Amino acid sequence: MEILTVRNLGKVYKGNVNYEALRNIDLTINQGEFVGIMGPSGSGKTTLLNMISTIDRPTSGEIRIGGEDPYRLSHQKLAIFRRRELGFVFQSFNLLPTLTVKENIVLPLTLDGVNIDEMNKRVQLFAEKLGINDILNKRTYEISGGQAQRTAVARALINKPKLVLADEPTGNLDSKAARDVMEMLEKLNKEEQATMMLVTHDAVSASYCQRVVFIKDGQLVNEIRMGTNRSEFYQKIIENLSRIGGTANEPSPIRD
Ligand SMILES: Nc1ncnc2c1ncn2[C@@H]1O[C@H](COP(=O)(O)OP(=O)(O)OP(=O)(O)O)[C@@H](O)[C@H]1O
Repeated sequence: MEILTVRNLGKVYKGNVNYEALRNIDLTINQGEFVGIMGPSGSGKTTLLNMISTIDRPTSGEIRIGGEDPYRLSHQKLAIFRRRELGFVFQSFNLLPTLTVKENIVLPLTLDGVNIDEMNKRVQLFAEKLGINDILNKRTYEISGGQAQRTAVARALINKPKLVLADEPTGNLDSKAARDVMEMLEKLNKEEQATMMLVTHDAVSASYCQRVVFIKDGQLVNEIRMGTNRSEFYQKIIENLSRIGGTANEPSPIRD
């Protein structure tokens, strides 16, 4: 089943000089897929993510999420759609510092009026899966970056959104914490059949995806799929990036 359908999408930033940031983008993400988007700086990754996350409007083309065109919804319905159908994980975690870890995680459920027993059940489930049981009552300034990102992942997934959108989720983490977070996302993708789209510069993070789509100068240029092993996939990602000017070749940090 298609969860995300992007057809002939275009974005022109208007200004003194108009800038065409995206052109003829076609992209489909099926239920349960984990897809990475990679490309050089300025290639249009954030623009694409902003269109899909309904933060910014496309100039042309169409986006459907779970069959719904979010841009046809009223302001109020769009806010509810975003909260229920989309989960967000950002580089900067975006947690509320005055709340505890648990309060941050349940925030989307609180806003939707889910009852306390159900809330506690879901927090337990995700806290266990993400290994953050022991920090649920801490404030967010008392936890590490890796723990903060795992908290953000729990918050993004707690209401079982149709699509989870992650923007450089490992950008602020050291390599060990980054690997942990990617392993968690991979696990949640498998166990919860969560559909995920990840924008990243980092080939190691992208190697946890099942499919990586490459963007250059506002157009999708290629896509590759994970085969049998992750270090081979990592090498293919690096090769593709080098070809489109994303990054230089480098030895694999992955040990299978
Ligand atoms: N609000 C804006 N107004 C005008 N041009 C913009 C705007 N936002 C982005 N752009 C331009 O659109 C292009 C794509 O930008 P975008 O941020 O999507 O790239 P990116 O691939 O996410 O880059 P990075 O990896 O550096 O974050 C860039 O050339 C950028 O300068």
